[in-house]
Amino acid sequence: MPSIQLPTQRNTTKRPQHSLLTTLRNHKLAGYKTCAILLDPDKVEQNALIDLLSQTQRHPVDFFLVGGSLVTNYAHKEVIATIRQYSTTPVVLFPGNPLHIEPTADAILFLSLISGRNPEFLIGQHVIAAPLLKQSGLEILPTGYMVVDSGAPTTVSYVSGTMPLPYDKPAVAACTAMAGEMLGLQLMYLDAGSGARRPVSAEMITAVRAAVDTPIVVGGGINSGEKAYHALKAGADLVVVGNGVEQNPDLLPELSTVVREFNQSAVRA
Ligand SMILES: CC(C)=CCC/C(C)=C/CC/C(C)=C/CC/C(C)=C/COP(=O)(O)OP(=O)(O)O
Ligand SMILES: O=P(O)(O)OC[C@@H](O)CO
Ligand SMILES: [Mg+2]
Repeated sequence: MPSIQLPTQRNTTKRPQHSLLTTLRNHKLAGYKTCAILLDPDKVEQNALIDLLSQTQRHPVDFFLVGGSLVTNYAHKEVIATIRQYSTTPVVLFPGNPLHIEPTADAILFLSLISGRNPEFLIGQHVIAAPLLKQSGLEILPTGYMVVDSGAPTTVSYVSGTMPLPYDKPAVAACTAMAGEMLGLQLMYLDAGSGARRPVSAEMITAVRAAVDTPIVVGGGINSGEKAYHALKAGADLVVVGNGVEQNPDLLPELSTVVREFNQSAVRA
């Protein structure tokens, strides 16, 4: 019987880079905050993307996330190539399924949807993705992904067939994150869903912050500097903004000012 050929070695030849996970952990220890822009390959238009990338020269962000729950236009590679042309900011995939793996990114949020009870999104898709990821050379960021109810159904909930965490149950979120950390997940992502009318509450972020030592990512409905401020103040380490930046060109400068002010006070402390 022929032997099964499995990739056993990670392809690390692609780019000798420092680990993004180490960076996030070190930033957390230093009380240093970060922000990321989410680019949905279905929505980005080339000229608007180039404008945004040139804006980030003046108002830097720490990461670009690229992805969506349901992508109809598989333009990940092109979007990443454009980012590379105009920016040195790391690119992290935010995948809805294994078809969204693109080896030219730097890293991937290896999401396990721990707010849900669908085995496909807890471990099933991961088994399919594992050999591809091993060969890709992408840095794997094992992430406990928690979708939080924001008053309206989200694409993630629909696509994954899972119920979100109740908005006003911070203790449920805290225990979920705790279990995720005990299972070895290295980041926790609290997501109210793209375009959420209300972001994850400060109470929930605080409860998760008290429950785990991992860096915490918060996104969904953060469409003002003030909302970013509240998420960071409550204990988020990284805030993700998608729709907000697409719809309001003033948000990027506001966001980078909020993050900078946090970091200046961390340096003074
Ligand atoms: C294991 C691999 C490689 C993939 C599976 C990854 C898992 C478990 C994903 C969890 C469920 C899921 C569908 C996540 C998608 C998260 C995401 C990229 C959200 C961005 O927002 P959208 O849901 O695209 O919002 P819009 O519909 O408003 O664009
Ligand atoms: O588009 P927004 O609402 O900023 O959401 C970003 C992200 O957290 C969605 O998964
Ligand atoms: Mg999307």
